[in-house]
Amino acid sequence: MRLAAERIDWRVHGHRLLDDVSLAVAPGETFGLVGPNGSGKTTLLRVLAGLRKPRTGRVLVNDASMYAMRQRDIARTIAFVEQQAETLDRIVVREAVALGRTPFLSALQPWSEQDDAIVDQALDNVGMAHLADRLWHTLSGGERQRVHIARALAQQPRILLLDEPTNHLDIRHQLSILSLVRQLSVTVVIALHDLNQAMECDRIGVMDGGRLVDVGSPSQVLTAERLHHTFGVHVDFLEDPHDQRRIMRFRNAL
Ligand SMILES: Nc1ncnc2c1ncn2[C@@H]1O[C@H](COP(=O)(O)OP(=O)(O)OP(=O)(O)O)[C@@H](O)[C@H]1O
Repeated sequence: MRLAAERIDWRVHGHRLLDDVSLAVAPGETFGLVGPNGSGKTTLLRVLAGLRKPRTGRVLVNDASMYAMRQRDIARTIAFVEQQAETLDRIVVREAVALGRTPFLSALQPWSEQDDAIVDQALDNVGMAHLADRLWHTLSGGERQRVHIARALAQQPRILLLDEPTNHLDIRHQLSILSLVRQLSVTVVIALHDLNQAMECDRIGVMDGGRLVDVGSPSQVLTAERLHHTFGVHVDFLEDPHDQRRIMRFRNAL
């Protein structure tokens, strides 16, 4: 599904958190959002998820305004893994993941074996099947993050929004979650701080002070000038001898 934002402005107490942001993400594309702390990535993702309705501008899902969609249809279409995971006390991992099926259940369509299979698959995809019966509050930060991702996968969304999905994960789980995300044939918008990981996205958008200041392929966008001006670091580009891809080595904060 195509996801687009048109001229989004978001203000809080006169402070402009999003400033005239427009972008269009193609069906099946993995779009990386990068930018320094406080540049507006989370705010933009919340707008794209429909959790915040901007005073100006709109979000389009397959060219139709999101604001004309029913809440349930939005939940059937878009899954959002937020950075700050909420606490779900006295709930086991499997139940937390099963919440992803809620938008699809009704009196006419009660929980079925197929829902069980989808939850099993989602738990397996994030390597959490062995902890399915553990109480949520006993999980580590990285395990919780993987459960949140599993809940989003169980939602079987057409559009997946991820806010720093790897920030609590060990390196093996970082790589496996990112490769899983790339394999999904859904539209993905993913906020990432690790710029070398962002290089794997189809395209990247750079946020700076609430504005989307650049969009393009990773190598077009992540130039030495951009890293200097927006991120305040000096970068050297190296070549990976294994596959000749570009690696960024950050030298010092400017
Ligand atoms: N409710 C609010 N009231 C006032 N300021 C806010 C509010 N929510 C966010 N902000 C500010 O808006 C700016 C953008 O925040 P946002 O969380 O979108 O940034 P971010 O790019 O996701 O940052 P990070 O990389 O640190 O996660 C920040 O300066 C933040 O302090």
